[in-house]
Amino acid sequence: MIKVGIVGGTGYTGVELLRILAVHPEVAVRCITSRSEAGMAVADLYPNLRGHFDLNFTAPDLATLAECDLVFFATPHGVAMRMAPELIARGTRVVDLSADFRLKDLDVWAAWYGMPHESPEWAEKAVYGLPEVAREAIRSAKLVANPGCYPTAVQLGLLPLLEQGLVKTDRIIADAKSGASGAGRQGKIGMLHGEIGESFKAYGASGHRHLPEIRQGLVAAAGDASLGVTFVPHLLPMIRGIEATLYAELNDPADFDRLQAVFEDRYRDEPFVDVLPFGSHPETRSVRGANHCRMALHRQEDSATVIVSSVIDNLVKGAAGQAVQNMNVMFGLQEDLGLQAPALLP
Ligand SMILES: NC(=O)C1=CN([C@@H]2O[C@H](COP(=O)(O)OP(=O)(O)OC[C@H]3O[C@@H](n4cnc5c(N)ncnc54)[C@H](OP(=O)(O)O)[C@@H]3O)[C@@H](O)[C@H]2O)C=CC1
Ligand SMILES: CC(=O)N[C@@H](CCC(=O)OP(=O)(O)O)C(=O)O
Repeated sequence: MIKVGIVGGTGYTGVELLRILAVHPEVAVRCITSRSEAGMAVADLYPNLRGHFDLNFTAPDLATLAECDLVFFATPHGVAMRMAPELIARGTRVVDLSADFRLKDLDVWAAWYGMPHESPEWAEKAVYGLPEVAREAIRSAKLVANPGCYPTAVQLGLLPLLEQGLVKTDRIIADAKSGASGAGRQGKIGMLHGEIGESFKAYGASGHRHLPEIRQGLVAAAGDASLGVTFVPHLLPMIRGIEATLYAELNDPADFDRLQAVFEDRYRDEPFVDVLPFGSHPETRSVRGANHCRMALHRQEDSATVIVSSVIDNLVKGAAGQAVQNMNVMFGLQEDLGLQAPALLP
């Protein structure tokens, strides 16, 4: 059994990790931290976990965490970069759900996250954990930077086009919408039901911290440092789910005839990417609670613009599910172990 610790067990991604790990056959959760709820039984805070975890939240303690084989950080930015290096030095592997180790350019990281990076060594060594791209590196990684939710939906939807050089790279557009759980569990007036219910808005249109992460991934896929992408997130009055509508112009419109096959070939062996028939409209509810990304291609009349619609559950493939997928790869387990459950409908 893999001994697992979770730092930040009371947040939405932390409790989602617990929900998934509760039925994972190769994991024993040994330690779940919370500073504000230290001493409380996990099942008292999260009744859905009654009978699954006989554990109390504890304050984060390096010595206890270092007894684990793997520690997940489900914490705000700035926490993992201070604690992970010590854990790794003691032989514990780390999957960080925050953005601490996602960006390779630390000046860009500092500008977006408002603090200097405190572990440049591990920022360089960390493997960006999108298994569909970096599976081999993830296998032996000591530290995996779990991708952000929007970057997961956007990159998966665009990778086949960019890897094959099929589209113009100067003006890609990612128009993405998320449910409110993407903002985490801490109270914010802007996230109250009365503020977001029956309403819909864009935010971060002049710049969002996922933009450099998306650009970093797309640049690597295209092998084109001058790639230009416009990313605008939107907040939907629902709890889970992201839909990203992606636009790119084909270099040769005749390639439309083979696009569906390009996508199906690219993802044929991927357990968690499902390419729907051409012209389908994937719904966020088709991935709610599941680790899948479903996507479909569209063309309007004889336009050269390819439209990709890509959906994920922000808390699963966009966070905790992908983190467990990474753990499975790191420990040589079957990649979909504990992650096979289909989405929850209706
Ligand atoms: N929500 C989502 O859809 C996604 C979130 N993420 C990222 O995952 C991380 C967690 O997100 P989410 O679960 O939404 O966040 P929440 O705000 O819901 O939870 C944060 C957790 O971290 C703990 N925590 C806060 N500060 C510290 C600290 N200084 N030291 C130790 N523990 C701390 C909190 O508990 P306590 O304060 O009691 O210790 C709490 O358990 C974030 O970095 C987020 O950006 C990534 C992808 C998607
Ligand atoms: C709806 C909503 O607010 N979404 C969050 C998504 C961020 C997230 O969870 O990702 P990180 O791990 O990169 O912080 C936001 O836009 O900030």
